[in-house]
Amino acid sequence: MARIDLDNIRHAYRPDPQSDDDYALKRVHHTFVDGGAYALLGPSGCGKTTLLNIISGLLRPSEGQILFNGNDVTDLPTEARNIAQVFQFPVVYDTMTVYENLAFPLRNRGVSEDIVDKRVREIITMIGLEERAKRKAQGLTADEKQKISLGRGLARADVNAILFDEPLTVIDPHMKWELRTQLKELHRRFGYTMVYVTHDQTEALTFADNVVVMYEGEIVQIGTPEELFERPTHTFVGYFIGSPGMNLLPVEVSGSSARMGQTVIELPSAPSQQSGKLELGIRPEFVSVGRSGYPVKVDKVEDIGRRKIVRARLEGQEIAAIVDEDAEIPAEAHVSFDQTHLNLYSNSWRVEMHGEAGHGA
Ligand SMILES: Nc1ncnc2c1ncn2[C@@H]1O[C@H](COP(=O)(O)OP(=O)(O)OP(=O)(O)O)[C@@H](O)[C@H]1O
Repeated sequence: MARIDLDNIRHAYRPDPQSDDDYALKRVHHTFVDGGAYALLGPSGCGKTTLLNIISGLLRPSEGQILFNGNDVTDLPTEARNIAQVFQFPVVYDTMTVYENLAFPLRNRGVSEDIVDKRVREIITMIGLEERAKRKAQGLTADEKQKISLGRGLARADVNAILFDEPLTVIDPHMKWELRTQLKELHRRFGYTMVYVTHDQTEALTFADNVVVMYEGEIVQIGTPEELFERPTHTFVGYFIGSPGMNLLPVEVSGSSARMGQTVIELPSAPSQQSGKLELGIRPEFVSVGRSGYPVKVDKVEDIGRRKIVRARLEGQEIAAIVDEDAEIPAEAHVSFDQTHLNLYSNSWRVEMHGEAGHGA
């Protein structure tokens, strides 16, 4: 497996890019460590597939270099990069059996038949197609064919990396969960370098140790699921991760106090920066509803199983709180915030609070 360095990569599909807006990838400078499991997460059009295609060699970046284990592969074609790829839709040989499809990448590399057999049996079990081993791929469902594609991607242990582009789109929801869990287990056992593109936060958060969040052609944060939840470095991460996403309140700051209209919210300490467009971020999980705090007008309460989402207005601004299902919502409702989970953003980027070394944008 390999360490993959993306060295100041930029990519524009148009031939004469003038400004940052003309770049599908504005600037990506990042290392995927050897054996790491990464998810590239972001909304449609943010540049995930572009980045994956640059890693695989399907696309040459307009600027920058790609290194596999320190060797420049920027000009190498896909075949010369020794990677496995699994795409959104199945790529299988219809006239081959399930077994032969899975054996293909190994036989192609001259692997001995006893090793091929051992590996193929292992993978067939993992994807749950033991019963179908001798069946031709033709005639199998799209779901089964995609499992074969997934299995083929995992067959060889000597690849530099395995790249997945939304591989579970056609798989049914229950099997999705099972395959994700197995991918994670395989990663733990074999230490593959894996890069997994998805726009689905659940998929990213359950698969990856490190989630790379992309927004408008840039990486806005790389972190563990906990870090993305606790300390989103960009308002987009706050909004995109979590359900509902982070509350963002426009504020003015003076010292360690944030003011929104008549409401003054005490911050844990004075922020290191107080200029630009300032927003206070607090996740709904850290907003309490009760009789004390800041007065709000409750718009509606949604039942989400064992918890409820309270949607209210504070100084006219929408705010959501997640509370227990049996929590009382008083007629004169107030909200209060867990101060340790307050985040301040200036022009969308998180600002460090004094005494908060090593964190923030
Ligand atoms: N072949 C192409 N020619 C021109 N523009 C393209 C091409 N492929 C992608 N783009 C543009 O580049 C930007 C990034 O697209 P990309 O497909 O990488 O995003 P994505 O995050 O993978 O989205 P999706 O989840 O919808 O696939 C988008 O604005 C898209 O319209």
